[in-house]
Amino acid sequence: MVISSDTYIVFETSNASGIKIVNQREAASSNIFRQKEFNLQSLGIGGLSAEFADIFRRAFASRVFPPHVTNKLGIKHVKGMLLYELPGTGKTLMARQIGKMLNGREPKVCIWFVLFIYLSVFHQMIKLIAL
Ligand SMILES: Nc1ncnc2c1ncn2[C@@H]1O[C@H](COP(=O)(O)OP(=O)(O)OP(=O)(O)O)[C@@H](O)[C@H]1O
Repeated sequence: MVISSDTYIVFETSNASGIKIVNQREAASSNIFRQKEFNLQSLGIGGLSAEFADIFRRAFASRVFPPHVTNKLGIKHVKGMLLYELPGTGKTLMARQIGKMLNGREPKVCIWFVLFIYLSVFHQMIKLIAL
C-alpha cells in the first residue's frame, strides 16, 4: 500500500457502535443511500422501475462518490429534474417517495415555473402558426 498526499483515509463505524466520526466530510462518501433499499413495491410504486433507474442514474449516481473525487473529475451534481408524462401516471408519487427515502422535504410544485413552461410552449406555437 502506498500512501501519498492524495491518499484519503475514511473512518467508518457501525451504526450500533454509538461512535460518531466528525470532520471528515471532504473525504467521506455521501451516506444518503446507506441502508436504503430501493424496493419500489414496498414504496407503493408499481411499474416504474425503468423510470426510477433512469432518475437514479441521472440524479444520484454522482452523489455516491466522495466530494474530492467529483471535484477532481469536474462532475457536477444534478440539482433538479423536470418529470413529464400524462396526468396521473405517478410523477408526484415517485418524487414524494424518493424524497421520503432520502429523508428530504416534500416535493413542491412551483406554479411560476409551470406557468413559464406553458407560456414558452404557447409562444412557440404562436410562432409556428405565424409561419
Ligand atoms: N405507478 C404507480 N403506482 C402506484 N400508484 C400510482 C402510480 N401512478 C399513479 N399512482 C396513483 O395515482 C394517483 C395520481 O398519481 P400522481 O399524483 O403521482 O400523478 P402525477 O403524474 O403527478 O399527476 P399530475 O400530472 O396530474 O400531477 C396517486 O394516488 C398515485 O398514488
